[in-house]
Amino acid sequence: MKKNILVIHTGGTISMQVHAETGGVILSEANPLLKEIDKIQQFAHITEVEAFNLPSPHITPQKMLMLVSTINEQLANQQFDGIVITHGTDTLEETAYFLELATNYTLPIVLTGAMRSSNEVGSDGVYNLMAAVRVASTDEAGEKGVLVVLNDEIHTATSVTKTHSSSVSTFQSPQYGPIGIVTKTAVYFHHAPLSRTYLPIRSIDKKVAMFKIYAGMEGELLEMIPALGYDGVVLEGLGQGNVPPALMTVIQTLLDKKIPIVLVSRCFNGVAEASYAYEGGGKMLQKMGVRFEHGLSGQKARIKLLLELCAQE
Ligand SMILES: NC(=O)C[C@H](N)C(=O)O
Repeated sequence: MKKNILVIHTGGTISMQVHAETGGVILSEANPLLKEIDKIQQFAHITEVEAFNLPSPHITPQKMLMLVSTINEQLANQQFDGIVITHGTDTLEETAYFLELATNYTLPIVLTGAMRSSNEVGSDGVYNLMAAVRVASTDEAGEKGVLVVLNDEIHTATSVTKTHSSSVSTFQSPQYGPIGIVTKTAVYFHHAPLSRTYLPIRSIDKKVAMFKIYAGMEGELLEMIPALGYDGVVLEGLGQGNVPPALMTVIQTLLDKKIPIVLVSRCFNGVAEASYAYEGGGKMLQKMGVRFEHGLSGQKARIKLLLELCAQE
């Protein structure tokens, strides 16, 4: 039996086209994806909603919270078996992880996008939408948290990241790999996430900054944090979670001011942990009160700290 799937559009390349004269990729008022839905109807009964039509660099945490409201309103009015959200790929992982934390539905919620716009040769939009609808239509996709489906792979919102600026195989889960695949005839899951965090929020009224740590970094930028009104900081530390010694004084000052500092590794793989005991090493940072966030990228750790701070209100 066909499932009832809600498709929420938010914009991105999947809803864009190449302008005939300029060659630039643009959003048009009439989302070209809306015309393509007939090709997907064979897999599920589709209800479409256009939440917004934005390039994903224009998506903010406020917009992500609006998306949560859209989902809540739709589910309050009608029974759906799964939800698919189309989104630009640049910040897709942040919206996916925001939804992972801010919702706790057991029905499948699947994000998808495209690397090639609707009128480009080899456009991957309709195909990815179809694959996402097929995944959202399976019972197995429920209770696995928010999922991301592109290029025939199923990833969790927690581990997926955009790894290539233009390749259609850009979405990868460096640490753990995909949790399933989509083939021509079926959807297969290989494993499932172990746990899920729920951080319900009503508004976004906190600010969290993020810095990639680099060799020779000085403390001046971090010193600006309290004056600029930031409520928390995420540091993408070196290696296993270390920083240059020049940052230690300002880190202590921020912690004394009760501004939480979360540390992740700037490495593509592995986790930040308190290993090194030299000046600026992870052991010293942990002793000072810096929090280590295991297995999250900087951008995901930033979303999590933001929601934690907003949830405390
Ligand atoms: N492939 C894409 O969707 C990239 C686009 N710049 C966006 O994120 O909106």
